[in-house]
Amino acid sequence: MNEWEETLEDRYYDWPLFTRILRYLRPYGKLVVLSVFLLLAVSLLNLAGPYLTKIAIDDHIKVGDYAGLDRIALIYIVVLVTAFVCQFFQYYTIQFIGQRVMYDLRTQVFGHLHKMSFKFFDRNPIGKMITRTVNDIEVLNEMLTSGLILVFSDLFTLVGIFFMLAYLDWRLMLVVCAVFPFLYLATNAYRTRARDALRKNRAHVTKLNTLLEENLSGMNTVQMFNQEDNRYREFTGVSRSKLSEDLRSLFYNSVYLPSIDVFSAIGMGLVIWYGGGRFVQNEVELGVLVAFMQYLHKFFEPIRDLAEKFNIIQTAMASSERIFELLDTPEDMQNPAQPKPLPKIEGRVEFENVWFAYKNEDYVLQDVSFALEPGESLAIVGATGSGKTTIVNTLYRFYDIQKGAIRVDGASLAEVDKYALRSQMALVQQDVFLFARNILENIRLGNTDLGVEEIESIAHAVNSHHFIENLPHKYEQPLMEGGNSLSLGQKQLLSFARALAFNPRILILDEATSNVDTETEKKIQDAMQKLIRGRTSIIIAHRLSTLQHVDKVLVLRHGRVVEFGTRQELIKQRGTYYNLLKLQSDLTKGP
Ligand SMILES: Nc1ncnc2c1ncn2[C@@H]1O[C@H](COP(=O)(O)OP(=O)(O)OP(=O)(O)O)[C@@H](O)[C@H]1O
Repeated sequence: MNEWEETLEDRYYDWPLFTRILRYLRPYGKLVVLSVFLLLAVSLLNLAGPYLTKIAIDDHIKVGDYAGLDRIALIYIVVLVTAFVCQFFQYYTIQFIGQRVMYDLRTQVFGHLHKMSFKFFDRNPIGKMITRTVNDIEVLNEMLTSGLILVFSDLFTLVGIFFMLAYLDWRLMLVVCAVFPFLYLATNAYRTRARDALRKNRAHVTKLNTLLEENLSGMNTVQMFNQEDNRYREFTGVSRSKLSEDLRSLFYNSVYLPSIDVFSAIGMGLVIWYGGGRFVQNEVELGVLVAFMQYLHKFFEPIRDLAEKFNIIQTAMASSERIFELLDTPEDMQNPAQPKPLPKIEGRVEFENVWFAYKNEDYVLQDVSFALEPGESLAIVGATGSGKTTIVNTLYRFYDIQKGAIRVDGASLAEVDKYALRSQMALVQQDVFLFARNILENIRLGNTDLGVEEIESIAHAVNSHHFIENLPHKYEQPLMEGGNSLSLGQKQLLSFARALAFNPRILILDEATSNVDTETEKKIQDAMQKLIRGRTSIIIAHRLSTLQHVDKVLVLRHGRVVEFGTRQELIKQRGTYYNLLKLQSDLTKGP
């Protein structure tokens, strides 16, 4: 099995899984009972038709009793209308229940995903999560609405017909039974093959979603490196495999479904041959023969559906297993049971002998210690991969550290409410994520306490107002997902406004000034000065010229602190920071 394939074992008998699915029906218990009741009523009413035909022929037509025939016709119409009404309500209630359960599950999965840590998302591709939240839940719905309950009604109908056949003429029934072994073999062969095709189909859907998500979010890179053809080939490869599996399923359906008609015809033939002979010998009534044939016809309808429905159930069991697996993945970065409240913090930050690894013992931060007083600003300097962003990730508690302690205002991060902590921090990254809403909502991020005027003055403070005013719809300007309609510098300024709107006590700027033109950089620099004033700030930047106003500098090498102090102190030391500074100023001077 490759990484995309999903298991689809025989799971009809996985009772715990089954009861767990049924638990989602509990809030709609009364409706479920009503639906089952209506379904049984429809099955019973459907059984009445052929029997009424028998009475009409044998008791009324044969003896010329027209008044009796009218009565039977009337009963027949009443039965039909009642069956129609019952069927309507049954269909509506079961679909209603299915939609509600899907809604409940979708929101539960979505909510759960938001509790997952970065570690979880490092391991699970987004396309897979989309498949869980959308496709798998859809499959489960199919099982609830058209699989599970209808299987019971089909089985009920089959048993009912069987009894009616035996009641009408047991000898005739035994003759018809001759086709059953062949029917069983055909159904079984179809079911196992169709199940295999379904399993592959599910794996392909997951892979297609993952590829699609990857390509759409990485479209820039794809086009930049002329990867369109490669990616197209990869996508069409999977798509073709899915097509061939779908065609295989189609082939099985095309063989199986008409084969049921053949068995039905053979059964009918046997009835005409054997029953007709007995009718000629006056051993059986004509009405019985006609009713028998009608029942037999009805008998093959549920059989045709049953194999398909069993597969639906099986796929849904596998889907639900995956959904529950996701829901059961514990929140690995849980808040402590009794988190220390974190009222308005002053902003003291302390790292004490911090050790951290993303994986196993592969330590990215090694014995990192430093402290910042409230309102102080710190620049973290170091080569690519030295662990600068990792310091931010651990301070935000996106990941838990393995050894040491990180404290904010003296409280260890492991003890405080992480939501309260994050609500007093703001992070501005180089890659700014903007939601598909308008500018105003992207700055305010749901904080409705902030009025439009306040947002405008915040934008003013961080030099964003000017460009927003120049947009066609100003603050109402809708942004595409990812904010692609804005330039990099504009996005950066907007994210400054967002950070200021948050009014954080601790502010982190991660490479916030790279990749913009000199004029925008000046604006960003100016905004940055305003933003960090009075707040504890951590700034990560490769260009040291942008860090002239910071109080302290920390130099990292391979995850270890090699220098920490004020700029002047580090310059005096003539160590790494001094050399970097010299190197960069030589570079800017040019040859
Ligand atoms: N999610 C992750 N899972 C595993 N390893 C990671 C993860 N993120 C970063 N790393 C590794 O941790 C190390 C430090 O990464 P980090 O992003 O902190 O470096 P950085 O100093 O910020 O680099 P840059 O200046 O390039 O942004 C790198 O070796 C990187 O490969």
